[in-house]
Amino acid sequence: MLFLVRMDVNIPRDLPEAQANEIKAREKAYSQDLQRDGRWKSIWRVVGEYANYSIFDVSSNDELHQLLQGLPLFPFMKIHVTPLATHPSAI
Ligand SMILES: O=C(O)C[C@H]1C=CC(=O)O1
Repeated sequence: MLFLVRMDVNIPRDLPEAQANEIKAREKAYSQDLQRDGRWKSIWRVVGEYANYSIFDVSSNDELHQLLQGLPLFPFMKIHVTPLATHPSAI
């Protein structure tokens, strides 16, 4: 099952920089592990925003929810999920 996911990140200004950097490093490793195993198919930066559009390929809504909830930046994200179906004109 394919999902388009938009993640908007908003790290509080008063979070110490070292703590923010540690969370971002864990986020990067978590994201790259999922990219390597094929479930996080692609990630794109939204120009000019601390946000991304990503494509996930997972077997259920529950699996996607588990993956998203495990993001180290999850507490600082607004996430919007769009389930994707095959377009009849796709070749
Ligand atoms: O930078 C972001 O868009 C947030 C997050 C998603 C993957 C990752 O490494 O960081």
